[in-house]
Amino acid sequence: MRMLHTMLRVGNLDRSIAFYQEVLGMKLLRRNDFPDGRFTLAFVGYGDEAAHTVLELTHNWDTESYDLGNGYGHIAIEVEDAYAACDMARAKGGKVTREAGPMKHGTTVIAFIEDPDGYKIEFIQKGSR
Ligand SMILES: C[C@@H](O)C(=O)SC[C@H](NC(=O)CC[C@H](N)C(=O)O)C(=O)NCC(=O)O
Ligand code: NI
Repeated sequence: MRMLHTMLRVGNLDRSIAFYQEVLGMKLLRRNDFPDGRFTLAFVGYGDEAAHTVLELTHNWDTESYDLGNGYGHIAIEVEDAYAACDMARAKGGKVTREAGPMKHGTTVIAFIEDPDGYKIEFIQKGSR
């Protein structure tokens, strides 16, 4: 078995695709409309799904926003330098919600940004785990 994707429901698909491409450098791998179900699926990631775990952005055409609740944590992305990654994200219009630095009660160097729907994305500095 292997992990294929994580699905996130998004309120505006073009806004989300632009974020994952422009702020996080992901590629749009495929986009499929399902008119009978009034939803679209867009898969984004850092490489082909045959070898990469990706994100499945789900846009329900009649839903503009979601209550994320208090159970969702984050999706983690490895970066060479968490401090530089925060600067890059900010420069590209991303919202940094936790600046880079060692995690509380630990030593892993992390940072958090939010995507357009408020889903947290964690930067983890390579080699600091
Ligand atoms: C190792 C890295 O992948 C992490 O996600 S650790 C981040 C750390 N997580 C927690 O503290 C989990 C327990 C917490 N009570 C919760 O439910 O979120 C974290 O979020 N640290 C915050 C910080 O600012 O360091
Ligand atoms: Ni984490």
